[in-house]
Amino acid sequence: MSEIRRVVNSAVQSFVLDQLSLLTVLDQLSLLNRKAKRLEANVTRDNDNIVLTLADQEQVTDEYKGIKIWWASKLTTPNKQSITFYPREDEKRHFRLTFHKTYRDIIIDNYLKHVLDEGKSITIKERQRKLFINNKSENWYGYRRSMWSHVVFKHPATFDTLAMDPVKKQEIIDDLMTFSKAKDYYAKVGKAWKRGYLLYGPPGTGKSTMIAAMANLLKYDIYDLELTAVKDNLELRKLLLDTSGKSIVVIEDIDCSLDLTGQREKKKKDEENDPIKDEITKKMEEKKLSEVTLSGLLNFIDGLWSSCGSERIIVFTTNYKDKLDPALIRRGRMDKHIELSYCGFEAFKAFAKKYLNIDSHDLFVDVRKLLEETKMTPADVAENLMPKSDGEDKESCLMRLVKALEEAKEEEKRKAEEEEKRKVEEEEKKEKENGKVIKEVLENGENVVAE
Ligand SMILES: Nc1ncnc2c1ncn2[C@@H]1O[C@H](COP(=O)(O)OP(=O)(O)OP(=O)(O)O)[C@@H](O)[C@H]1O
Repeated sequence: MSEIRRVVNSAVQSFVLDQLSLLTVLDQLSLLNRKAKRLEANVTRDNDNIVLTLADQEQVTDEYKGIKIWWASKLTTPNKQSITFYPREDEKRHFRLTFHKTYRDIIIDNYLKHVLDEGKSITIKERQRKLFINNKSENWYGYRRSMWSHVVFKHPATFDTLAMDPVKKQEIIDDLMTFSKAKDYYAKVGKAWKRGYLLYGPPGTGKSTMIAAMANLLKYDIYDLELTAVKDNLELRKLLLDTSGKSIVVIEDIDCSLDLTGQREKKKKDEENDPIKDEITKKMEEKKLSEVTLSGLLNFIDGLWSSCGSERIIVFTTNYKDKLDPALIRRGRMDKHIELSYCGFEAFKAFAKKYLNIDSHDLFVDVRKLLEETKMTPADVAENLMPKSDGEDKESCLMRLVKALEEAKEEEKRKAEEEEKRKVEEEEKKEKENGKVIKEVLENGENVVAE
């Protein structure tokens, strides 16, 4: 018996790995093996995630490319009987990995890397994601500066729930997925691993919803940057340096956040000429204005420090793309421009499926025609389509939408007529004024001749 044990012992190679890295390895491995009944581990709950742990002396078997590997956990407690003046050493935990010695190279070169990589991706998938916002807080010296604070990010929006043209949607998903896997590619071409998205369109067309869907798809954190709360370019740079990788930095309504179109200068000049505003009020208002400039923002996007930390997405949203400085949104800064517009028939069908669980209905024909004739945001379509009580049937939801679309069409028609009338009146007024001027000139001319 002892001979057999000796033979077996010599045939296997054991490795006691560094405690810290192995703790991670094992935590991750235990997650990987959550389906494995043989783990016989203690099961606890951390929020929505199941966490499996390995007790002392417990063993877990893993298989990699047909190779069997045994993991064992061992707890070493310090000898409590000895008397010492020095602080006692804490308990030490280590893990023993056992496998056949022929596989030593594969295990060390490939298997451990595989476990760590898998573990990392599980950790990212399972971790609680955060929504950061910047607000002004006072430090010890009473100096107010913008700092990040966060809440847990739990938004239900996904690309599945986002109603839009499926082809366009798939294109965006592919773009995001390609980006998230392109670490080596970006390194090869010598570019910082970041990508800019400009989402533009009228209010209520799903820009914020898309950002949440992006974060949920990639499992990234969100940094919602309020530019008006940032004192100057220096503070902006500091905030950026405080963000982590695997994140989306969002500046919503970029056209309203800052005067980036040269309007600020004009505003200041107007105020300077205002005699009523006294000097103190002006100074106080000036202090409140953020001094972040267009060049500061451009540097924020693609300056040298923007590459500190990688795998970052920057998203700007705006209702008015044309208002933005072209330098801000040129490709390379905002690599992909995505228009979110009024609800089309494809987006409506997605809502109908989601809210009413139907793919077709007689009223779809009416809805399609009305959507082509009038503009309604996805937010309004969703609101009209959503059942208002438990028992409300699909038909009455669709009827409500049809009615709302008809009303919107009428309203648009009325507004167009009013606009037309206003233009005609303006033309008439101009013509009248021109006629008056001509008459006056003619009369004056006659007078001159008479003199
Ligand atoms: N394409 C869409 N798919 C699903 N829901 C949508 C869509 N567009 C809008 N909604 C719904 O409408 C509401 C408003 O959408 P959201 O805030 O994303 O619009 P927005 O374009 O960001 O508006 P704003 O420009 O005013 O910030 C949300 O509750 C969202 O659920």
